[in-house]
Amino acid sequence: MNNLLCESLAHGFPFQLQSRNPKEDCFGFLEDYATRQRNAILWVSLVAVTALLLEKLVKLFVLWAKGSRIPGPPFASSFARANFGSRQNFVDFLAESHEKFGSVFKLWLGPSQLLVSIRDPALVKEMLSKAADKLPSTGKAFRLAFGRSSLFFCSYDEAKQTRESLAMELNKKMLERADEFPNCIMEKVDELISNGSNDSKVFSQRLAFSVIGTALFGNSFLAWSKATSYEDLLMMTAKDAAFWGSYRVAPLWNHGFWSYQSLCMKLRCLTQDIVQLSRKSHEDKDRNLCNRTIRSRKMAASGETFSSGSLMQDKFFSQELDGHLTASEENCGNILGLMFHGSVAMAGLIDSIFKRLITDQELQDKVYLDISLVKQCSGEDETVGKMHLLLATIHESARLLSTGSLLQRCSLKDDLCLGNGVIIPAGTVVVVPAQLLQMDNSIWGSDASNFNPHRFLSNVGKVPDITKDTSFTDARNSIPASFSVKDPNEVAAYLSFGSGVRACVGQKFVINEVAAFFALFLQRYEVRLHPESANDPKATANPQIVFLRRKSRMFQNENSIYEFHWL
Ligand code: HEM
Repeated sequence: MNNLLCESLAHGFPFQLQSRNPKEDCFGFLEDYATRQRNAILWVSLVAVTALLLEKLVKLFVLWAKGSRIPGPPFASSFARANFGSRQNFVDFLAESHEKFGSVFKLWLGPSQLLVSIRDPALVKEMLSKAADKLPSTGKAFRLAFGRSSLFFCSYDEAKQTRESLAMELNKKMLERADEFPNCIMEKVDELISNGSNDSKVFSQRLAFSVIGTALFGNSFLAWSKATSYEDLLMMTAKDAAFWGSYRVAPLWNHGFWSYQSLCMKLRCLTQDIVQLSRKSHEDKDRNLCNRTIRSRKMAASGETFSSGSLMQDKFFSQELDGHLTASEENCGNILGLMFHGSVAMAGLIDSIFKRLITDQELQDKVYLDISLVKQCSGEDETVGKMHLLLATIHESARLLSTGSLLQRCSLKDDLCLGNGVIIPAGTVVVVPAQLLQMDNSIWGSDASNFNPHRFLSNVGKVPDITKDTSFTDARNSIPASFSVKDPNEVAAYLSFGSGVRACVGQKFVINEVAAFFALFLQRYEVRLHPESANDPKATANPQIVFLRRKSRMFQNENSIYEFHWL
């Protein structure tokens, strides 16, 4: 105010004061004050914006300087930008570029977007253990279809807690099931087979969806009348998400976009429905348990005994789902993400194992023998952990899966310094072409692209060949003792479930469930390639299966006949 007065004096203010009336003077003064304030705000904003732009410019120069030190083409690649989402094309492109630029190379996707691809197993392992974030901008399609998620496509800080509690509960669920594949899902499998479902892909998808559904929502999921439409809707929205997500700005003018949005809404409503149903069923179970506990106390007091079933795991899921209901968007995103990722990835694995079994009868017989022997030797304590050939078949099928062929990471805050001296600037998209590493001859041997489960077995010298087996008794004694399964995660190039801080949370659970399923399934059924598929070369990608109910199985040698009745 004093300054204003001084300025006014300097500009002849007293004369004006004398010439104007007091009201006008007051208005003039306020006007002048407002103009000066507006100017001050504009100046401050200008300085702030300039500082921000300068900071961005400096960051850009730093990114260019750091990026230029990594081998690779100096200019933005329009092919890379256009094909980043389409996996196979992009993996082929990465393979060629690695040939040209070495095991670590960069690609400019745009002036401010750097991508680095790593192919060397040791560097991949190091990077995956250090880079803990996922670039949120890569999850646009996911968010459009399923909503926000604190598990997928988010920073590590956001995902850490949910990851830990999910991993803990999946482990608990696994221990509760103790190698036994749930009977209710097996009934569903029998139903699918008796309804004539023989398409390997569809069969595996339905099965995987039931496994993940029951894991998340409990057994009430199987009794839910809308389960099939839920699955179909989930798959449909996921399929179209990439298309609608490819728009830079949501196409609000497009009628199709609004139809898609209403499907997504329906999907979320169905998720809420099953959450409610599952919660109600858990509450009923809790009530029953409570009644049974009171009854058991009375029985104990009168000296009687009572065995109660464990409801711990179901109780947990009920509590988890309570949380899912309160913060609906995020938790729908988590549930839908888990249902989609878990069931699609698991279905891919089951489908691939079926294909191995129907095209290689010898392998199927050996796996069946492996299961039968473990069952015979272990009696009541049967455990899939001892079914070595079965486990090796699962690991090898997972290794050769082409899905998830590109792992993607990012370090949002700090630069990544790798052991070979390469510095990857913060915010860079780092990719690992997992498929290339998993089929690399220099790592896996000259048969890297062939299916060979024995690569995951040690002491394979004693594998009994049941077709030429001379002593089944010997084989029975030697199989469980002579094999041991290598831990695939010890090989840096085994990346079917990722690796490091953001590795798949469901790996142990999936391996256990898939092994428990095949252990039970192969005791009931034998699978064969459908004769029509056998004669159709186009059917190799999606062959039809014939399910033969196993009644008895004979293993014969010159001294004795062993007959197994599993049903
Ligand atoms: C055969 C089945 C499966 C395969 C092949 C698979 C594979 C993968 C892969 C490759 C990743 C990325 C890992 C990385 O970036 O290093 C991943 C992430 C993840 N998987 Fe799986 N997965 C399977 C099943 C499941 C199941 C059944 C669940 C849980 C029910 C699950 C939960 C997750 C979660 C939560 C993530 C995200 C981790 C994160 O970003 O922090 N997965 N999975």
